[in-house]
Amino acid sequence: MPAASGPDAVAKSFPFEQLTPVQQATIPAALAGRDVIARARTGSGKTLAFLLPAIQRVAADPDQPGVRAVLVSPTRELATQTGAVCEALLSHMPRVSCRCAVGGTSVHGDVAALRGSLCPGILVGTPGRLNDLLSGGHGAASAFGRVACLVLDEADQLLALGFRRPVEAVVASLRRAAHPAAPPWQTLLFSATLRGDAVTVSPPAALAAELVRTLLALRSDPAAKVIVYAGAARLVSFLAALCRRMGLGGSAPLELHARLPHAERALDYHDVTAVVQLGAPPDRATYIHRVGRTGRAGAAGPGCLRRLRWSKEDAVRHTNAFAAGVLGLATPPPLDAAALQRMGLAGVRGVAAKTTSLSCFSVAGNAPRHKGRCDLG
Ligand SMILES: Nc1ncnc2c1ncn2[C@@H]1O[C@H](COP(=O)(O)OP(=O)(O)OP(=O)(O)O)[C@@H](O)[C@H]1O
Repeated sequence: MPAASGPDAVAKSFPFEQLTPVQQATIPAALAGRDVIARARTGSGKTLAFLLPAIQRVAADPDQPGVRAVLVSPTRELATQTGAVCEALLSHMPRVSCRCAVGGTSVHGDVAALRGSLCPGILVGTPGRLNDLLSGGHGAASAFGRVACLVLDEADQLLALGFRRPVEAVVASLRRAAHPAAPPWQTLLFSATLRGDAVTVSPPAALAAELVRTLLALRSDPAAKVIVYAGAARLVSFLAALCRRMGLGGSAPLELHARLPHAERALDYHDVTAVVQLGAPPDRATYIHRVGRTGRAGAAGPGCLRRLRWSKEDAVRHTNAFAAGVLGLATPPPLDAAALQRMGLAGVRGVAAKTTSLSCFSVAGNAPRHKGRCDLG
């Protein structure tokens, strides 16, 4: 039972003696704040499996204003039914409230509830009505600035053709409405028949996960000084921002784009302990040259090549949306003279207009000590 992980009242409201298998498998992870994708047959108890963690997120901080959990259902009937189960669970929790927002009812009632002082912490709705409320026309979108949990119930239906666009519109509107300081929300996907290909991870998300796994492994060495090569300047900015967000590489991972003429990319970057190459380099010589960054003056260090399962073009295409949505970043700024100055590379003269595809950035470690003869490209 999730008593230890959430407010007592959430556990007290659980109406059964034992958890069903899907509840056992998902509630602890969801209560710990992890994203969950679950498939379990009809009638297996999925509703409580996502309602309990969603309620717990809201109950943990009942003074936080606005809608904190958004539950999306494909049909009005299912949304109404989920809302009723939620109401029953909330009977011990007077400070948390739930509202059902579906088509066929007055949108003005929903808007008034969201804009009022008693805004429901949990909103169960269908995609169409949620889009209405988030569209901005009703002035209710600001109620969604601090959503902590997003649930897609019957996710297979919601992500199928026909529903997918409105559901994606809900997610995009939630991203736009999110307060800049709000942490990313937790996502819970539940379904009886979810197919593997219904849920796609965008290339930058997968790339980020890959990189983070690699860096975390390398970071066990406190003197770690890692160079990461990625295939496009935009990806480099995105990955550097991700590292900053995660506190990897101290406060400022050095970010370099190969927008410099060959000679001006010459940097002396000492004591590199590992080299990560995301995506295959153009040729063998480049691979050896890059990985050799760890091997100066008889030093040794690991080199890691991650083959990517998507093209550079794919990754770049998705990066802006992902960076804006997940990290709240604008398009990466160009690397100009002032940026070079800030990065301690003031000695580098000018920035070439021509962009090449080679980019790299370093995390974990200090800025280069001085300009010298080592080419990072
Ligand atoms: N831990 C439990 N012990 C006993 N009964 C439970 C438990 N959890 C849920 N139930 C009951 O099982 C029934 C089915 O649960 P629920 O509606 O959540 O299933 P579901 O997996 O969401 O099904 P569907 O895919 O049809 O929506 C409900 O009557 C619910 O009250």
